[in-house]
Amino acid sequence: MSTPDDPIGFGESDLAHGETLLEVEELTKHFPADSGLLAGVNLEPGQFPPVSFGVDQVEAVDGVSLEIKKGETLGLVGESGCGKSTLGRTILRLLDPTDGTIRFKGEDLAELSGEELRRKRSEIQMIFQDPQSSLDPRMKVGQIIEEPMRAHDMFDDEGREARAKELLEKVGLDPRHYNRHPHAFSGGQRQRINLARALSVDPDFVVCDEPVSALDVSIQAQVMNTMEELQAEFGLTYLFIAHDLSVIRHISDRVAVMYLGHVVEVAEKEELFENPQHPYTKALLESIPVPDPRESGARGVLEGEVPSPQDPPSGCRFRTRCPRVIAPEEYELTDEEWGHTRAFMRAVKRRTFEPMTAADLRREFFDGDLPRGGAGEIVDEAIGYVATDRRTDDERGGDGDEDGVTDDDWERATELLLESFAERSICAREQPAYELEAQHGSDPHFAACHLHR
Ligand SMILES: Nc1ncnc2c1ncn2[C@@H]1O[C@H](COP(=O)(O)OP(=O)(O)OP(=O)(O)O)[C@@H](O)[C@H]1O
Repeated sequence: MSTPDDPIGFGESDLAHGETLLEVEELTKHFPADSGLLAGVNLEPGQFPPVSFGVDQVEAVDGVSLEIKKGETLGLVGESGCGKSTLGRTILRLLDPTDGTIRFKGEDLAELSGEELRRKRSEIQMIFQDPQSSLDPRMKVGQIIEEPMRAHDMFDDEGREARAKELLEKVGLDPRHYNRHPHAFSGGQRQRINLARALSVDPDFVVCDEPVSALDVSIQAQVMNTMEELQAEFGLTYLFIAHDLSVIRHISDRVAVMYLGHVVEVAEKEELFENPQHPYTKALLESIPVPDPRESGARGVLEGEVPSPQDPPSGCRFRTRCPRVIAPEEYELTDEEWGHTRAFMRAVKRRTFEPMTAADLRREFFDGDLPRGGAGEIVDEAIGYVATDRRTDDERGGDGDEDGVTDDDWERATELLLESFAERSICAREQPAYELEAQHGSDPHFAACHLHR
């Protein structure tokens, strides 16, 4: 730890660059789905008593394993709500993990509490997205930066002031602004104050949660450049959370991609951007807006809604939106047959077509030929539900609209197809985890996708 005579300290750390600083294994954080008065009470009218107790869980982070090396920046990317912040906060023990280990310099943070945990907190810091709300407007910049040092009993008043001023300079601000209030600064400058504050206790590891997302693009690059300079100077390690791939590309050494509480791909940056191996990562990369708006069509490859983290899909969580779901083996479908069946299943599930005759459906979705064998029989049965000419109104229960196809019919067809095909795919039955050889760089490439089985 640094002394007042050496106010900044050059992070004389016990670990060499590139050694494992943090290792997270099977880390899980579930939240109770509802914290209201009746949380956990389920109404079950068919039973006596008609209530049961049991709390639905939001599986925000589920079985995540990651390694972060001393001196590197691991970028963590994924759509909003996929669990990035929850993972960052659980690693810092701002949230208690539901399960798993968080090994920091060999010590399991998940096991620490009280004073031991408080002391560790000086080694791990966090900066947040919104510099406006994370800086107390009543405090002066100097006090803001000194607060963590005071909390950890570091230095005397003079030492803290000297260190705060030096840090102001290090983050690209004028030390003479020590007595100003945060409102006098721009968004980018406020994020620099936050950085100085986080670095004041000489941490080894900083979790940066969307630190530049609220800033203009030109300011983003400047703040990231400063963060990189500070990283090199102090031997810092960053977990850098962002939803914006261009930010991730700027700052990361390695990248982890998250989807619905799972890490689905991890690779060195160049490998991830040039040789992505998970269909979700590919879809994310393809949906980066193209600079020329006339070149449309490069967007929007991710279809469907993200499922609820309260009831996530079995196996691969991305399978319900995945364009590459694997055919169930039992039917021995050709690629073409599976392609047709999947397209039909998806169209029925989303009700994207007007009901038509069975022959028209066969032509429209199967080029006239249903798959051979058992798969064909199932498809034919499903067609029976949504075709206009296969069942009488009485058979349907008589509440169909003009074309005779009822909501129940759509649901039966959907259920039959999903149960017979989607749920029998390896993608639904087993959680994928594969280590691949990388084409770029020397690190292994992790991809949670059964296409690599
Ligand atoms: N305290 C909480 N109680 C219940 N559910 C929560 C809580 N915090 C987060 N969640 C849920 O956990 C899931 C993951 O949220 P999280 O904020 O970690 O995602 P994120 O990827 O960081 O998204 P964003 O970028 O929008 O912040 C979401 O479904 C969210 O609604």
